[in-house]
Amino acid sequence: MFMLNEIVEHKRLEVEEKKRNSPLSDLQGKLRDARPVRDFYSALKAPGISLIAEIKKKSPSKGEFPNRLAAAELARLYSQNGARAISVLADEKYFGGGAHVVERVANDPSVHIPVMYKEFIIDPYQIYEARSIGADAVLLIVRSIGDTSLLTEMIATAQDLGMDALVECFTAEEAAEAVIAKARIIGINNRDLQSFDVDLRRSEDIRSIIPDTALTVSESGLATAADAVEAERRGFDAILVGEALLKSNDITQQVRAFAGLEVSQHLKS
Ligand SMILES: O=C(O)c1ccccc1NCC(=O)[C@H](O)[C@H](O)COP(=O)(O)O
Repeated sequence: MFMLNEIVEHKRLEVEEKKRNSPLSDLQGKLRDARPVRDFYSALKAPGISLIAEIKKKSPSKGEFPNRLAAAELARLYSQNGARAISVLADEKYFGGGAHVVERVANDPSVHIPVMYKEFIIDPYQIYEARSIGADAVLLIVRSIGDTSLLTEMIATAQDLGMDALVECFTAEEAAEAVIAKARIIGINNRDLQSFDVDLRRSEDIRSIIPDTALTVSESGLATAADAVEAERRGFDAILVGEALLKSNDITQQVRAFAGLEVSQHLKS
């Protein structure tokens, strides 16, 4: 998990600087004016597999993505073609995103689906930032947080602010921790963050230990609409897809396919 450790170390410095420039009380003051929360949990719970479509410029495993659309344009396209939620990278250094990108997407009048603040959250401060800029959900990575009571506190903080938390794990132990922390939405990352290898089977095994009371999300490395159909067959409620959309020559068509709007009959049988 070398890459994750590096990102988290960098994030600690960034958060300290943000707190110096904009103290928590400033963010709390902005909460009143934030746009009302859209219901992320209900969006994922709707019948059929729910697509969370991701916006990022680059990633450590794949480098720069070829897409030339601005984030808000991409978000509108996702929103209008069957995605049920949008994940926007808030991290700038490793993913080319930013809080201002999340803010732009979350407040775009043509985006009608929930927006997740996708960040390496290590401090409740970041959850306040997410809500103050209009996000509807946050990502909490069990391994980055590294402590069950802090994870429990962060899930509660998100809920107190009206948001949902997608709690991400890599192993069965982390999934068990997410359950103990009362996560309502649990994501399993298919990508090994050391080797960057993707194994969709591994997440299926981990999913089987998560009680049905939580929604489950298959994250990373889904390459085709057939992978979405397979995830649904394996009992996942949602999928999180970035690269396969962002590198497509026809993003509209690709979003519709992952959202199950264009899947040919033979994939479903
Ligand atoms: O994707 C990476 O290279 C990566 C490296 C280090 C930490 C996290 C990383 N990815 C975060 C993600 O969860 C993915 O952006 C997301 O699941 C979408 O994956 P994909 O469809 O493969 O773009």
